[in-house]
Amino acid sequence: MESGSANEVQAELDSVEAELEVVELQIAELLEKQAGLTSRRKRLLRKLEDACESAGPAGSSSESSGSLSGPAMTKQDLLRYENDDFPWSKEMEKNLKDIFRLLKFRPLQQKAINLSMSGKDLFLVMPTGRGKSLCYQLPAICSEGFTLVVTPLVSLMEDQLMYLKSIDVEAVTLNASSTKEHAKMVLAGMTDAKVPFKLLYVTPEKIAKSKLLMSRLEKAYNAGRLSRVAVDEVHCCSQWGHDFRPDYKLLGILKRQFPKVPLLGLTATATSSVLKDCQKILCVPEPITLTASFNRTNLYYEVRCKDSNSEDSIGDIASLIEERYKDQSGIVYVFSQKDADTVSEHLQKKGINAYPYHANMAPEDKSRVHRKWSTNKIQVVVATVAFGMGIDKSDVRFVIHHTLSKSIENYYQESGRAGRDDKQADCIVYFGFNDIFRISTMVVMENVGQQKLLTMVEYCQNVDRCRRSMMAVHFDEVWDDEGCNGMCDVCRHGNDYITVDATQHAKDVVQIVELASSLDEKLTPLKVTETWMGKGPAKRRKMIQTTTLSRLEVEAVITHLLLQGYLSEDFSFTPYTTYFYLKLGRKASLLKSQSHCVTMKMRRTGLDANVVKVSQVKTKEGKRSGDNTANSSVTKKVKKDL
Ligand SMILES: Nc1ncnc2c1ncn2[C@@H]1O[C@H](COP(=O)(O)OP(=O)(O)OP(=O)(O)O)[C@@H](O)[C@H]1O
Ligand SMILES: [Mg+2]
Ligand SMILES: [Zn+2]
Repeated sequence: MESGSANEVQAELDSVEAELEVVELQIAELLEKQAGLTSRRKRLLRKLEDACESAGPAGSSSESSGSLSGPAMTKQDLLRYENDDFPWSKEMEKNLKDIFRLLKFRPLQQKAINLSMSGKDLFLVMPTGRGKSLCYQLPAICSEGFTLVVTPLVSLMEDQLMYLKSIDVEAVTLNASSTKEHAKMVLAGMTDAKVPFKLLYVTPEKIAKSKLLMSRLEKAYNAGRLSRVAVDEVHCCSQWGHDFRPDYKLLGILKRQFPKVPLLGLTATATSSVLKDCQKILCVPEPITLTASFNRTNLYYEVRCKDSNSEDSIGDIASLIEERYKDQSGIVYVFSQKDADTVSEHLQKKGINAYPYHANMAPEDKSRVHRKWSTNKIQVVVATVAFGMGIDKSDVRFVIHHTLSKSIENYYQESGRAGRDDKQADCIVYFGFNDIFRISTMVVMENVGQQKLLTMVEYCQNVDRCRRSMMAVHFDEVWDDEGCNGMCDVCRHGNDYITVDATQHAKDVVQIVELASSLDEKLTPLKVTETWMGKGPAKRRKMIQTTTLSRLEVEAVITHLLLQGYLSEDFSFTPYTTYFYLKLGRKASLLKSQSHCVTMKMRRTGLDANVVKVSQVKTKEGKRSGDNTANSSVTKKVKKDL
């Protein structure tokens, strides 16, 4: 009797605790949603304010309405810097046309130049390839003395020097490989009454280590010849940024020693907290920050499903290149050096002029491939992410990811090498289940590496939100579906997806993982997939519920469970490698409750036969677009499998 009632109480307690957990999770989700909506409201209000303000002056381009901040100036004050009636304006325009051979400024360039010429300290955040360099090159030419440019990579420096030389702008560099004579010439030039160069490029190491350079800069400063300091890739200052460089931490010396010289920090990737950190590190008291919109309206974003167990995707890529991008320049990004070799070999076999590029190639081979591609002698570079910073080819018509990137930020950067000429270009990701775990084991030691990877996976798995809007969140911007103009596969497909009930699937998969853990076993994602599909040992098969879903569907369900927290990652390390296993996630216990329901969205196109397998919760009927190329490989695959 006594123990019976204790059991009852215990059971009730368990059920209350389970219910509480559900409520807590719901609260957490709602709070998250509230935070998202609040910040969205804030941004929209700001946008509205901007729109009302800029309704006045005629001809103000909507593209240039970047967000602005800076304690010392109001928005009204800042507007003035968009004008072209400054003492230097005529000369700037003339040089823009005559020296740089450019027709007009791009959004924010003129404003940035005017602010810097007015002696303001400035952070300029602009997407990659939008023309940040011009914002210090042009002022350098139109100012007395020289501009000091700090750049993280010698190769970036050399590209710039080559370019400046080709347009007859005097620029020099000081880096570890400079000869003694060259260094002497440069150091002497800095204090020359007639400085023989307009730009001096140095690495941060040089500033940190060369006392001689600092003392020359001091002299040049006192003689009024140091006109400006530009810190390129300024996010490298901050540990929170993704390319932290310890020597950038020491650059605060520049503003401390040369307080009157305006500083210009440039980056394509800093969030506001990274910028705050940079401001502190560089000792810039009150910089103005100009942020251009990151929305690249000329890029078409698409995700295609990739069968991890076959090389179909390479065939698909080859056909795309042959049919859609014939004779057009492009990049195929791959995960590893080995992939670079195999994929380029495959493409070559199909008669495509493709070459691999990866970090382990000899430097001269790398620059040969880069050069030939830049001059259109190679059509496609099949590259690892080593093919990155400093790639500046204007007519890249496609960037295809054979493997997803490790984060949305990385994807934005990599895909952003397409369409720099503002003409339409395509960015396509091949999304494969196994790739998730290959990357996962690689980023496991990185701060928030897993979290970032999962947001990239979410981007790929998504079928109902504009791809642009998913990216925008990472740049603290709002790009709505209207701003997309059908330039992503999701917008093109309209509401062509169904919401399915995956509760039973979730229970089945969780049971498999649970059973393994009770037997002290760890299951890789591949093992979970195969076990669920009934490919495990017969004894095990009897203890679990197997599925008749196709492999791609099984993978989609498991990915969904991982993203939703019903499953989570479990790593195991050996000195040689890292293994990835699946374990129960924080939400797994919720599946015990009868009322708990797991839903998931799936693209409808080509998946009609699914509807009989997964019970449909509700259908969102929408316009079916004429373009069905997106997800064509999943279509093909699923049909084959069914
Ligand atoms: N006003 C303009 N009109 C047309 N092209 C321009 C203009 N300004 C710059 N460009 C071109 O844009 C290209 C990219 O410029 P730049 O290298 O300065 O980009 P970036 O913003 O520094 O990018 P990254 O972040 O990759 O370093 C260059 O080829 C440059 O000539
Ligand atoms: Mg640059
Ligand atoms: Zn869209």
